[in-house]
Amino acid sequence: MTTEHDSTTTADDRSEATPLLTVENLRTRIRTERETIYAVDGVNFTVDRGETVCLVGESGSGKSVTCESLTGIVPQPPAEIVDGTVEFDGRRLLEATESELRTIRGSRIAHVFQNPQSALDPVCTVGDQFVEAITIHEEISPAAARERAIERFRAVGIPRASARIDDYPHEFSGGQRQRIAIAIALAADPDLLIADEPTTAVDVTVQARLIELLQGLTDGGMSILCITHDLRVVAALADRVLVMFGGTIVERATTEQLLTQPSHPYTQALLDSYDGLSRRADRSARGEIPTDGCRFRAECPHAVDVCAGPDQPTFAAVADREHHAVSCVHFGPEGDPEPILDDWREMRPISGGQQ
Ligand SMILES: Nc1ncnc2c1ncn2[C@@H]1O[C@H](COP(=O)(O)OP(=O)(O)OP(=O)(O)O)[C@@H](O)[C@H]1O
Ligand code: NI
Repeated sequence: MTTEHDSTTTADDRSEATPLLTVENLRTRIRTERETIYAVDGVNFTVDRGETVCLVGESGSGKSVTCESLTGIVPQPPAEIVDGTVEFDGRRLLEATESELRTIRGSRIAHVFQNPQSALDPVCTVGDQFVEAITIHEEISPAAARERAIERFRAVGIPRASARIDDYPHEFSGGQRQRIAIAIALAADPDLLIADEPTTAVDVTVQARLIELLQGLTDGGMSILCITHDLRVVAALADRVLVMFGGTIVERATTEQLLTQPSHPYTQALLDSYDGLSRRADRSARGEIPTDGCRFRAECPHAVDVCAGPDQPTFAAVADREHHAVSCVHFGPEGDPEPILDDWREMRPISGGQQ
């Protein structure tokens, strides 16, 4: 991959002007024997360089399928990406071949899942796994790769890293394994980390260290797209937040805007019932959620006839704020946001841990 950055005239121009990742009208369907699920149904968003974007929403809303569609790791079948464009640093990923995608996944976009340690190979030392992750993409001497492994394991908080590099995964604690797995996923210094609930399966102390680790990485210029159910993670990590419901994004906002003035009725309901963005059942296998118009209308206290569609309501800015927009007929030129915003109680401060 050493030639990868050679033609950089346009890359430099791009770097300031355009987002690292631009997703437009992404649609991914899942065909089961019984039905077709519109898991991701027309999703648009961007991630800037060095930016952290969190994706929130109840279980089954399409967060994972969205993220897994970007680099083609969503299992096809049963999934099928039926529409949209995904542009990453000037490349169109949905048109890329499987081998191009594999290269991009190994070097430019890293995925970390809820149990990242499950990606570790139990019969191979952690050092060897790290070295393998770099040498696939980079020409580097084994000694230099080993040196880097020690440095990175130290950076993620593995004590006596130089001595422990030849240990096997089972010789580490669960939290250490998780951090080692993340260090390996990030071995090749990707531009984008896609993390699907990376802090869910760990205790609070490990969670705090992981958040610190992720913050440090974005300070170094990496971008993060992070799925989480935990508002503390959102508050600590996110620059911007996307709220998903029924395969669509219903609200986009900066973290502060979202937490202080959630504006889509679904976001208000979600934050209102907050106890770690309460996990509701996956209702999307479902019939319960409309597949046209506003997906939330059946449960919305503010629903009116036009919410029935046929299209998702257009996004409109909230109070002329640049980064805050909702897809709701009560906003925009025709809308009357007052009743909705008035309904929203003062958001509780969320610093200081669990509510
Ligand atoms: N392999 C699959 N086969 C059948 N249905 C699937 C499959 N993967 C996802 N789905 C369905 O697609 C919809 C979106 O799922 P997705 O995993 O993206 O939700 P999510 O928002 O990530 O939820 P969670 O918070 O529980 O992880 C759900 O209805 C889910 O049941
Ligand atoms: Ni998920």
